[in-house]
Amino acid sequence: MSITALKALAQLIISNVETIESTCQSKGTEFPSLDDLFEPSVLDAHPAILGASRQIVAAAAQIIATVRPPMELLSEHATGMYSTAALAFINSNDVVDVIQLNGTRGMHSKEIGQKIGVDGSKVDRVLRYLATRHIFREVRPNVFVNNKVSSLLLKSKPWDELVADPSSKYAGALGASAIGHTTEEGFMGAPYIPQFLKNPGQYQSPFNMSIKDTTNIFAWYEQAENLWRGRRFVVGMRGAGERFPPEIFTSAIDWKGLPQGSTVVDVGANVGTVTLPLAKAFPHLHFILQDLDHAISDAKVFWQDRFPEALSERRVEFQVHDFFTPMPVKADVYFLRLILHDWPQEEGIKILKHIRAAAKPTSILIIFEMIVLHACPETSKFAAQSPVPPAPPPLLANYGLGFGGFVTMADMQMLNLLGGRERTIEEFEELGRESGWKLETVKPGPISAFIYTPE
Ligand SMILES: C[S@@+](CC[C@H](N)C(=O)[O-])C[C@H]1O[C@@H](n2cnc3c(N)ncnc32)[C@H](O)[C@@H]1O
Repeated sequence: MSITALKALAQLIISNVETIESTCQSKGTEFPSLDDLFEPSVLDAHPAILGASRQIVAAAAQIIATVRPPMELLSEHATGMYSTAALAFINSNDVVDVIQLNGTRGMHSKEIGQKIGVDGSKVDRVLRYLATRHIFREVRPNVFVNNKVSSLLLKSKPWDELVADPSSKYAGALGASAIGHTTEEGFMGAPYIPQFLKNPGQYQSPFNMSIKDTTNIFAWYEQAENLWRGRRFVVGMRGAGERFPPEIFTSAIDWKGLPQGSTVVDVGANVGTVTLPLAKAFPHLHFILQDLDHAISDAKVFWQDRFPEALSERRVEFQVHDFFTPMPVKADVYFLRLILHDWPQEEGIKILKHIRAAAKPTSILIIFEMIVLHACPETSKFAAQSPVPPAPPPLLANYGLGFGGFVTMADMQMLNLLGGRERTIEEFEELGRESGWKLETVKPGPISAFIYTPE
């Protein structure tokens, strides 16, 4: 049986590699090599490539789980903190940028150590641990070069991207910011997860337990000594947001059909990565970005940089607004992207109730979030609205690491940082029901659109 399953998994890998090959041929391009630096490619959002990658990742992980000795596999996961610590070390010491000074020649760990003020004989161990897991490449003994994965952490990118804080080394560095946030703030809370699950006490999250303070992480970011972390989060969040194709947002509802001058509120907008493509595509709409103080300051810089006309024509407004207080705008459309996953049920309901209290009978609410799929076949009435096609056997129903990997990882991160959660479609329906909103439509995708009307 296990050989039959292994062969089926190997076959899935081969047939999907062939799909990648034929798609590359039809596009006249090569599939990016693991050995090169990361470059955005036309293939990144290509549906055939995304579908093939999903099956290959799912099948490869399942083969590894089948053939790797179970104790070794368990130990790999049990020592996951070394991956976090290794990434935190190289990211905070700019090791990727240092190695890149020598380009494809690579750099000896002793030289890397000298440049960052760390014993080189320790640096090589960290880099080898990562190179063994395909982050960096060891080209000769103790000599390392960047690859497709490590190069995402380069900070010395041209500063044409938004700069939340031009004096920060994280200013345009989307990957380094997101990974810095996770390997530092995330790493603080993670050890407290078991204790929190058993007995949260006065705390809303494991992160709060780690700082021994009930201030939520967003309010904590507003404190003077943590402001730089908050700004790094803004840059990382933009990176996380920009990986979704803008069509997800521009096709969520019939924006064109909204009357001239309709008001659209981006609740918890951060710098407004979703509003930007909407404002470009639908000049007849008026947009209001709401967030906390530092995010709104960064949003103003972002828009001045990316779309200054929207500011001079007053098509975009900025509002410092706490979404746990009454919504000040009676809008035609409210949307929230990656907001509700931050919060436990009670807080999520509070946010939506404030919006409901301000809404008109004709207002529309759109929630953009990822969907959690069970690792077994779905049984709910929403099973047909899956963001992914049915997984071929013997893959897990949620494609394991090929799809469920990212959502479950994000779910643990939300639990850790804010006591939040990623949700199933049923849970989104329930969230609406408990806050006065009726779920009308779900548009499944890499990030899904849940469309509600007032109940
Ligand atoms: C996960 S980010 C999502 C940002 C944005 N919607 C996006 O998709 O790029 C969460 C956002 O919620 C904002 N936020 C947190 N607490 C808030 C509050 N009480 N009122 C308003 N915004 C808040 C944060 O500043 C942050 O920008």
